[in-house]
Amino acid sequence: MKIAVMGAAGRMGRQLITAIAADPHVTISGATETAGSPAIGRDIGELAGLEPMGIAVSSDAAAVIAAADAIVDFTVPKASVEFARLAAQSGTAHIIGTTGFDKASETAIAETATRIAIVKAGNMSLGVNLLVALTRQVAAALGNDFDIEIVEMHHRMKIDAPSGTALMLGEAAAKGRKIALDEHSVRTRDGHTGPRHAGDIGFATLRGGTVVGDHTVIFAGEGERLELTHRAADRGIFARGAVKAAIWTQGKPPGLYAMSDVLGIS
Ligand SMILES: NC(=O)c1ccc[n+]([C@@H]2O[C@H](COP(=O)([O-])OP(=O)(O)OC[C@H]3O[C@@H](n4cnc5c(N)ncnc54)[C@H](O)[C@@H]3O)[C@@H](O)[C@H]2O)c1
Ligand SMILES: O=C(O)C1=N[C@H](C(=O)O)CCC1
Repeated sequence: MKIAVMGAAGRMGRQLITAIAADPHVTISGATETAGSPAIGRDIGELAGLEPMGIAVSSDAAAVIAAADAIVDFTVPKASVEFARLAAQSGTAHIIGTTGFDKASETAIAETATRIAIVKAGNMSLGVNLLVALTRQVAAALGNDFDIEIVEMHHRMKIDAPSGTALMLGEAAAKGRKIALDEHSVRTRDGHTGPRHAGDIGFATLRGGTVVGDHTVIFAGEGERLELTHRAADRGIFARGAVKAAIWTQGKPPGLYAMSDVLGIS
């Protein structure tokens, strides 16, 4: 299976090159970067700190996508929407790790998934996807007597908040409680806020240093508190998850899939 890497020079792009090179079931067919990037023309192996691979980074996304069976895409929302459009033209599967989409972009991607297989997840690690399932179960079991707060910390370069993972966890908690997250989420608190509203799902965002990704879901009740935590120490977990998702799309009908589908977690 031929996989192309979009955003090859990024923190995740380099990890994706490494993960594909290490997997005997797949090959890299190409890689892209944004026009004007100093990475254009560089060998992708050298870019990822490996031996040269004889493939240069390109700015021609359409050609790279058309030559691949699947693309792995950890870039920015505007680029991911455009890559989905191009992937639908060539029948290429699209693995989207990018986070920070607005509602219009989410809708555009869902529409494109009627034509190709798209796997989209704010976090592609096994551990976080298990945490998502646990969060839904615990939220359902504890009910409204326990207040839910989601705390995340990432490196200083992260550009979106709350993290895609925190939003997945919020959606899971809301699903467990059979409520709509949009109607109960509290993204910021500042000043004289008054007491907490029953049923709120709160988010707290921390940024600093080189933290790869920490997430804790807190269930705070009367006299007791339950905390579920995942800590990522290595971006390789996300990259290997994305490669697994790309392989999984082979033979799958069009649709918008989650990592839980790939991993068989319900
Ligand atoms: N789902 C997951 O498991 C997971 C894990 C880690 C990061 N992420 C997400 O992945 C995204 C990227 O994270 P990062 O830390 O690698 O960021 P980064 O800024 O290091 O990398 C993004 C890369 O995309 C490139 N890019 C932007 N527009 C492009 C275009 N039109 N064509 C080609 N390349 C383009 C940038 O030049 C950059 O090199 C973020 O949204 C992040 O939240 C998701
Ligand atoms: O480094 C990032 O950026 C990460 N983004 C994802 C998110 O928004 O949850 C996953 C963790 C790392």
